[in-house]
Amino acid sequence: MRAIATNLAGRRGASLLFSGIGFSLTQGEALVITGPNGAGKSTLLRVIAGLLDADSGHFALHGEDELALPVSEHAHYLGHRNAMKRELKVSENLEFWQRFQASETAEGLSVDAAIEAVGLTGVAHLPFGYLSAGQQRRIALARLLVSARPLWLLDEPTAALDKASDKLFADLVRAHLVQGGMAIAATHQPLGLEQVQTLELSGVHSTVADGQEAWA
Ligand SMILES: Nc1ncnc2c1ncn2[C@@H]1O[C@H](COP(=O)(O)OP(=O)(O)OP(=O)(O)O)[C@@H](O)[C@H]1O
Repeated sequence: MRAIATNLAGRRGASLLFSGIGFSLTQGEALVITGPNGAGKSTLLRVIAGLLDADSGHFALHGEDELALPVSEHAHYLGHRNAMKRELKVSENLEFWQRFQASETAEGLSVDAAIEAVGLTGVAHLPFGYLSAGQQRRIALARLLVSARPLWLLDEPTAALDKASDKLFADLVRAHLVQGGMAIAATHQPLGLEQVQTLELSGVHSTVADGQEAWA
């Protein structure tokens, strides 16, 4: 499987935020998008997720046979918000996501195993709204585990996490990559991952640094 962005441009209102963005990821690879507030990181992620139209260019996922795969069925999108109902139990929230994002080809973890994987054993019965901000973010990360999807799209995934949880998050992403997954993350904080491509949005124009195969 490959994720390929070609000459992507994104606009908000009258402002062209980025243009000429291109990168290519294969299984086991990650891309980290950096840049100052307002540079367009969230906008780019939403374009990649198919939640916003690109101004030009396109993003596509290709399977082994090179056929295009629907991004909406093969990606997890974790935005700034956790997308959980405060009044529902943690387990009920995760069970909803497990059903809603079930994959025909691969199974995720059980709800209990996912809660354990983010280090919060014992909170399944609590309303999501009872948890601290960092605990809520960790349960939002558990959502990535209860159904298996190859591409993780992560917007500020470590916001509100403490140092120990930062490491836990990096371990989760590393395990996902080792299993053949891909990840694209917008962040202000280093994610503690090695071997990532980086894409810097400057807010004026975009440049790509380092990346094995990234270009802009
Ligand atoms: N719904 C919207 N309508 C109009 N403009 C918007 C909308 N959402 C975002 N913008 C503008 O688009 C620009 C880029 O926003 P975006 O959220 O993509 O930036 P970002 O790089 O993710 O920022 P941050 O680091 O603060 O999260 C900002 O100037 C913002 O005001």
